[in-house]
Amino acid sequence: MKEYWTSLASLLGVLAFFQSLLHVLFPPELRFAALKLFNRIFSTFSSYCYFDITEIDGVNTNELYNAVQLYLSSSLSISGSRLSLTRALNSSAITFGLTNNDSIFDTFNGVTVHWEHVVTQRQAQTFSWRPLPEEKRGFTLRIKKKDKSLVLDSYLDYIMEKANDIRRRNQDRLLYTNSRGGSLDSRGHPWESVPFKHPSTFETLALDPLKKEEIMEDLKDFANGQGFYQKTGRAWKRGYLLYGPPGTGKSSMIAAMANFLGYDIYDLELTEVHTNSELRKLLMKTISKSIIVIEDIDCSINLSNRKKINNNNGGSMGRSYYESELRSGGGGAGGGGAGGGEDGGNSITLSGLLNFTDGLWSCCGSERIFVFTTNHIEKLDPALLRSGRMDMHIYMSYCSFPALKILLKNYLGVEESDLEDGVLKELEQVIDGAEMTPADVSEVLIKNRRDKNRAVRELVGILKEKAERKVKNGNGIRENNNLNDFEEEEQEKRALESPKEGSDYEQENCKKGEDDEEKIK
Ligand SMILES: Nc1ncnc2c1ncn2[C@@H]1O[C@H](COP(=O)(O)OP(=O)(O)OP(=O)(O)O)[C@@H](O)[C@H]1O
Ligand SMILES: [Mg+2]
Repeated sequence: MKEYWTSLASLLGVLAFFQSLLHVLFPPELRFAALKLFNRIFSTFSSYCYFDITEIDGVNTNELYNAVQLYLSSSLSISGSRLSLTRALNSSAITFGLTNNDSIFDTFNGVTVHWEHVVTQRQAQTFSWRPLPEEKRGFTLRIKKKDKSLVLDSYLDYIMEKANDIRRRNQDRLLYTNSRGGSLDSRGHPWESVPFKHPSTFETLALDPLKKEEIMEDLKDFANGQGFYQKTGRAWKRGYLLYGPPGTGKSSMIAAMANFLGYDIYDLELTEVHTNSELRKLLMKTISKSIIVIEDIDCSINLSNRKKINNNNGGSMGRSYYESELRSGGGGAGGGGAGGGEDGGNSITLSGLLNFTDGLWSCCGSERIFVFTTNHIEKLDPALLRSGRMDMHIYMSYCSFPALKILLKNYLGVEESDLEDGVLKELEQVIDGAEMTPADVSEVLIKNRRDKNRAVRELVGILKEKAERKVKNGNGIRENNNLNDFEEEEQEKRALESPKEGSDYEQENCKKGEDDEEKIK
C-alpha cells in the first residue's frame, strides 16, 4: 500500500513538473496549441483509440447513442454498482443506465472494450433553430488500436441488432402520434409516443377464419421476406386498405396486426400535417418494423375532389390540382408543397400522399406497413387504390356466422357445442340478414355476460327483429352472403363515381402532360 501511494505521489510530481514547464516555455497564446500537440503525440504513442457517440448528431438524434444505451442497460443490470434507473410514463419496464460520467467494460469476441458515459453542461445558446437539451450527452468507446477493425466491422452492427432485440422483447411497443402539429420536441422528434397496450389479437378478432388466416399468412410472409424484397428489387413495405361500416373492427385489426408482428404504430393525423414536405419529414422520423396508420382517410383531407372544389370556387381559387402543385413546387413527385394554403392552409396533395406511401422516400427505413382505413371506399381516388399501391384491400364486413361464434366464445365462453341445435340454426339464419356490426353484437353480449342463456336469447331476438325490418324495407336475406348491402352499395357508388377514362388524379396528370406540351410549343 505504501508503494502505491509513493508511485501516485511521483506521478503527480511529474504532472506538476510538466505543467510548470508548459507555463515557462510557452506564452499563454501558444499554450492551447502546445497542449493539442502533446495530445497528438500522446495519442500517436498510445495503444488505444477512441470513438465518440454523441446523443445529438448535428440536428438529428443519433440512433447509435440510443442503441448503445439500450445495449449497455442489459449488462448493467447485473454488474453495475451505481446505476441510473428510469421508467417512462405509463411504461411497465424499468431501464438501467450508466450514471453521468461513469464507465463500464464490455467483452466482444474475446476483446475487452471500455465505455464511458460523458455528460457535460451545454453552453448557453445565443441562437438555435430549435431548443436543445441542457446537457450534452454521449458515449466514448475506448478500444485497443489493433482491435479497431473489429469495432468497425462487427461490434457496432452487433450492438444495433441487440438493441433492436431488447427493444422488442423488453420494452413496451409504442404508439406514436403527430398531434403536436409540425413542432419538434427538444430532441428533434415530430412524434409523441405512449406505450401501446391494446389487447386486440387475431384470436380475439371476430372475422371469417379463412380471411383471418390469409391476412396472418400475408403478414408473416412480409415480416420474413427481406430476402424476397431484396431479390425482386422492391422496397420492403406493404400496404393494407381496411374498409367497411363503422364498428366492424378496422382499428381492432390494426392493433391485432401490431401485436402479431410486434411492431410499433404511427397514427398519422393528416389534418395536423400542413405540407408535403412536413409529411416527408414525419416519414423520415419513423423507425423500421412499424405500422403507419391513416384512419378515416376519406375524412382526413379532401384528396379526390380537390380539383372540383377549386374549379367550383372560380377566379384565382379556381386553380387546378396541377397548377396548385406547380406553385407549391410539388409536381408529380409530390415535393415542396410549402406554398399551398388553398385548403384552409393545408396544402398536402394527393401526389404528396402517394409519394409518401410509394415514392423514393417511402423506402427510407424498411419493413414498414401502411394501413389506411375508411368507411367510404367510393370516396377514395382510384389512384390510391390501384394495385401495387395498397397491396391488400380488406373488407371488414357486418358480423357473419363464423365471426359471431368467435364473439360468443370470447365474451361468454360459449362454444358452438354448448348451444342447442335450434338456437344455432336460428342464429345462422338471421345473422347475415340482420346486418349487425361486431361492435353492436359485442354490446349485447357484454351487457348480459353474467347470464349466458339470457345473452344468447336477447341476441337472437335483436337479430330476428333487425332481419325482419330489413325484409320489410325490401332488403331480404341474400343468397350470396359474401356480398352484403354495404359492400354492394359501395361498389355501385364507385362504379358511378369513377369515370371510365380514369380518376381525377389520372386526369390531372394527363392535363399536366398536355399543359407541358403546350408550354414547349
Ligand atoms: N371484428 C371484430 N372483432 C372483435 N371485436 C370487434 C370487431 N369489430 C368491432 N369490435 C369491437 O367493437 C369496438 C369498435 O371496433 P373498432 O373501433 O375496431 O371498429 P372500426 O371499424 O374501427 O370503427 P370505425 O369505422 O368507427 O373507426 C371495439 O371495441 C371492438 O372490441
Ligand atoms: Mg376505427
